[in-house]
Amino acid sequence: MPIASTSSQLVSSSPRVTIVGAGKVGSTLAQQIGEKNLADVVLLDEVEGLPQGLALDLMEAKGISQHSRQFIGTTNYTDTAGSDIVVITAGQPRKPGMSRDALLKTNAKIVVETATNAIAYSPDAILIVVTNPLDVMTSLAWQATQLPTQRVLGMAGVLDSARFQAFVAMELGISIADVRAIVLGSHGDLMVPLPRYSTVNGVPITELIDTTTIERLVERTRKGGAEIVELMQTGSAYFAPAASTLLMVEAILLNQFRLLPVAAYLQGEYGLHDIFIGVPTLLGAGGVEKILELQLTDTEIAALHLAAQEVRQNIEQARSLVKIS
Ligand SMILES: NC(=O)C1=CN([C@@H]2O[C@H](COP(=O)(O)OP(=O)(O)OC[C@H]3O[C@@H](n4cnc5c(N)ncnc54)[C@H](O)[C@@H]3O)[C@@H](O)[C@H]2O)C=CC1
Ligand SMILES: O=C([O-])CC(=O)C(=O)O
Repeated sequence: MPIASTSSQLVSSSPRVTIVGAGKVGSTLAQQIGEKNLADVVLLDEVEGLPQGLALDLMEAKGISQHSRQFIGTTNYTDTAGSDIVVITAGQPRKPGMSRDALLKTNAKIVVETATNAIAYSPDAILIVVTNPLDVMTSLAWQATQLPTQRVLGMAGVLDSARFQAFVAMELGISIADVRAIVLGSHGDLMVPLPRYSTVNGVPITELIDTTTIERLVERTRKGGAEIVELMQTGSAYFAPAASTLLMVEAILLNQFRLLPVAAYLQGEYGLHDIFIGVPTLLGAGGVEKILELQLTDTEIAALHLAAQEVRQNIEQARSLVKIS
């Protein structure tokens, strides 16, 4: 007997994630969200045809990937309405030789415009910013949307920690499953990897690896993004960045209270005020449910404050470039 389909049967009550920017990071994240069967995904881009084509491609892969989520590709923000999470990946990636901060001028306008438009249609959403320079763009997106601070997050710490984790596992020749690493601070050369809090099955790596080697791994982590940009020559990393964003999306949608380092708004924690920067947080359905204050050494605190100082300077520069009403 034929099975009739009515339009009401096609209406989904699934959670909805909008990804603004259907480029490398955005489209990879869309695929990962579908394959984890987490949410319907709306992919939005300014390039007509690109998000629609990608969404169709993803819909055609569903039968093989065996999940039941929908993908919509669009250039129209009305299609994003009612999203639970909005992820901003719109903007340019850097080219070899560029710093992330060199993207500030181009990406500031894009982030303010896209975040404002998306949140206008999804005022209850949690906003995750991915576009670089990350800490500054997260701050601009918050200022532009006026969302409560706990609902605005920047993705960087999960990625930087994942890289540190990978380098530690490679160095020791052990399973990455046993390695945990944590990186705080800004998403740039001044990021603050914390070897004391990075472990192999609970054993601090400072007990397992000598200081010089740790310093080399820390330095490789700090330059992890640039290493890939130099290798690829066109664009920047996207598999690990998408996977890192996926972890945050999952923690929020499933209210997991995962302890993850994200760029969150500080109001006195670590001696810092009114700034988005990478710190350990508990992520749940409300966004940043709690900021954890680790005991840091004077050197670690000084490194965090130095990173914050640079972010502040760049925010000032960005604010002179874009109008935020
Ligand atoms: N926070 C992090 O750890 C990471 C950040 N990034 C950053 O994420 C951003 C995206 O990277 P990719 O996906 O590799 O770049 P991409 O160039 O592949 O994709 C960017 C997309 O944004 C779209 N776009 C630009 N302006 C737009 C607008 N006004 N409205 C809608 N769409 C717009 C473009 O058409 C393009 O499809 C870059 O700024 C990159 O530096 C990338 C990796 C890691
Ligand atoms: O390096 C870049 O420009 C992209 C990025 O933020 C990363 O991969 O960490």
